[in-house]
Amino acid sequence: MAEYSIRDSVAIIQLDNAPVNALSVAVRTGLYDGIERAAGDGSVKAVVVCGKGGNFCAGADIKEFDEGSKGPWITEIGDFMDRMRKPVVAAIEGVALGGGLEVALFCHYRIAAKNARVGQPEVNIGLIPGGGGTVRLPRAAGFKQALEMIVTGNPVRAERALKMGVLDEVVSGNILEAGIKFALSKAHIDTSLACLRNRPVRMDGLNIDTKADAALAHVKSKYKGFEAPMFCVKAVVNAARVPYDDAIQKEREYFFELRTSGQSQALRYAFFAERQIARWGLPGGGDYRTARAIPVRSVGVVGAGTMGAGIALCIITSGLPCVLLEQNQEFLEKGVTSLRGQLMGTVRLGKMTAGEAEVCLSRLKPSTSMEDLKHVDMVIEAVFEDLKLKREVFERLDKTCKPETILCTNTSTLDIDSVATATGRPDKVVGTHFFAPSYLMKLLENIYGSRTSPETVATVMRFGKTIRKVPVLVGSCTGFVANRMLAPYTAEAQFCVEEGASPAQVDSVLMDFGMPMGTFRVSDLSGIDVSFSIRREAARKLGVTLTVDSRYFRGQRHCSLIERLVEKGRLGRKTGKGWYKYEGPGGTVPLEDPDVLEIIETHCRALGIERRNVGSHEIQERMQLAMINEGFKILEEGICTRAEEIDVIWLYGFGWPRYLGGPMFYASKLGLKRVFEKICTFHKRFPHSQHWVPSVLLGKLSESGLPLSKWGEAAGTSRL
Ligand SMILES: CC/C=C\CC(=O)SCCNC(=O)CCNC(=O)[C@H](O)C(C)(C)COP(=O)(O)OP(=O)(O)OC[C@H]1O[C@@H](n2cnc3c(N)ncnc32)[C@H](O)[C@@H]1OP(=O)(O)O
Repeated sequence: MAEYSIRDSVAIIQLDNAPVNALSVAVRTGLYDGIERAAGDGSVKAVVVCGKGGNFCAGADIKEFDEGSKGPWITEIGDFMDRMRKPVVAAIEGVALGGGLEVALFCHYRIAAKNARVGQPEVNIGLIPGGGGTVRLPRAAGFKQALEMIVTGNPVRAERALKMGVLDEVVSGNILEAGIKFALSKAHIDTSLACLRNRPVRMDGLNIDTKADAALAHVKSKYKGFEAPMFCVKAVVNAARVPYDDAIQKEREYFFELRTSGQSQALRYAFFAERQIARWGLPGGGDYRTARAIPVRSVGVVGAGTMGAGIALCIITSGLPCVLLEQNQEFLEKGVTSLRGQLMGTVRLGKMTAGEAEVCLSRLKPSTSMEDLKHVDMVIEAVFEDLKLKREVFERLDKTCKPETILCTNTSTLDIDSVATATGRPDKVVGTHFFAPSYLMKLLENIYGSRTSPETVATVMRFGKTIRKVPVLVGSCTGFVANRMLAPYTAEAQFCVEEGASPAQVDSVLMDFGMPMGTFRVSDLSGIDVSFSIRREAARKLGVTLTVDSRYFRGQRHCSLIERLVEKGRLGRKTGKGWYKYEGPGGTVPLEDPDVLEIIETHCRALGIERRNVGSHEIQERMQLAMINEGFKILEEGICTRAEEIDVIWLYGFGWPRYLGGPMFYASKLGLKRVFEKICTFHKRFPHSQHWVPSVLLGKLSESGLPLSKWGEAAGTSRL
């Protein structure tokens, strides 16, 4: 809704829809009614539109998008304002985004508090601004700057918006008082002079034809696969070419076309999924509503290898001091050099100044003495993935650190309890699984053990946000969520290669689907020897020796091509050859290698595997369905409590195309009945792959027709 009041002959319309005053039907109706009332009230000289609770407005209410269009549209409210003879002033604090900024652009004037940010982020949810933004922002800010804001979706701060011409004044102090004062100062000025409708699009000397082609080409390559950025360009270009009303009409057509598109649905889903993951609960009780995070003012990182150095870098760049610990000076120096190198990389990319980088480095305390961890609030252990070693480190940490210190293990495979029991504080032990490269990858899988306390979980969840990661809480199991789902996905890729596909073919199927990289290129990048030693270690623990001829491992189908590549010294990019051979500058360009194809052929001949033509559709289906089936098992076991958690993990851990929501959302769009039937078919066809045993939950859901948001509840794993 919108609250209406009058002060000093100024009508005040306050948008009111906590927490961000999104433009619901009620808010739009309240705004329209308020404007109409002020227009008809002879005692009112001017109008101020503002927001309640510290924000102007975050745009259309995204939750209402699936309900169709009801109530007045923003442009109808705007048309009314355009005809008003009394000045309407937008008094902005907090955010004016999307439809919020569009409302402001319909006002005759815009003032903002210093803390304010304005922007058109619709592109992030697969839309273009649909309330006049593509037509009015270029009239205020000029074609080039408006296009940039609309295509990137990035908001700008008040001072910059003022320079751009989006705002008329930036004020300090009470925004409403300033708005009233400003409105009264304009009460006698002809409003048509301030109306953006009456101004041309500012081209600032640019030629629209040349600019249009260049912008389309740029956007096409930069936002590969995304539909909305192209529409943003088309709408803004159109606004520069045709009269105002025609441009508004076209913008509306584009907006509605996109609103019902699969991409926008997926992107809206991803927006809310990211917010859902903050709502965690533990099986033993305790959740985000009741658990209090312990303040983290300093952190220690044990292990200055690539992972540890990257984690330390995340910490110091987020403003926290960090002790980086290594066992000896040589390893420590190596770690610090690697950290410095990554930091300077960000300076070279213009993301940080050299001065800011120095400030970050001043927060780092390299050390070889565990005593330096005595007073830190949290320690993240990032030593080699070996249980015995990790337990030794935890035993020492437990003795050294103050009793309140939270001890985190950066593990991708180990059971949290088996590490926690090395200490006398298992309630303060938790897994924090960073993804390589740890400074860049946004995902942080936080893993609770059976005795991890709600306070410890609350602390690592908040810490994740502090260091600008996307923290997702999951239960403990082999591979947790990300790697557990990745296992059948990569296994199927290798089986497809054994059966007749080439690594390059598999990778191009994945890239065409929208993944940032194919699985074989990823394997080359991270090192084939890494997967090799993980497999060898797992086999060793079971008393099995894996050889190049192993077709089965614990009764399961096994592809030993990795063993063959390692045998030939093909460890990946670092050796210049792996699944591909690498050429070009710095040996970074992957080329299909006839030698690899020969290795595959020989391997298949030796094992009597008959090769055939494996089609792209089959590759995609097998890799994705195997991994989706695992996702349902994860839900079924309560390792995750919501499908949204799995999707966020894939979006941020593996770069699943955001415009496809995530694997679980993708499954919901394919239809669970179809997904289940396909998985059953694959299970019959490949009985020696455990990952094709259909998930019981999936079977149940395939009959139920329940929406994705209810899958966790149906699994009985929801804890809230
Ligand atoms: C009529 C056609 C014209 C225009 C089309 C549009 O306007 S489309 C909408 C364009 N606007 C956006 O995309 C803004 C999206 N929101 C944000 O970027 C951030 O939420 C924001 C406003 C910067 C606040 O960020 P913050 O980190 O402070 O909070 P959080 O993101 O957790 O949001 C708080 C809760 O508000 C809900 N919410 C935010 N924006 C909207 C919205 N536009 N519609 C509906 N709900 C919104 C968000 O989901 C959070 O709710 P919660 O229940 O806590 O999950």
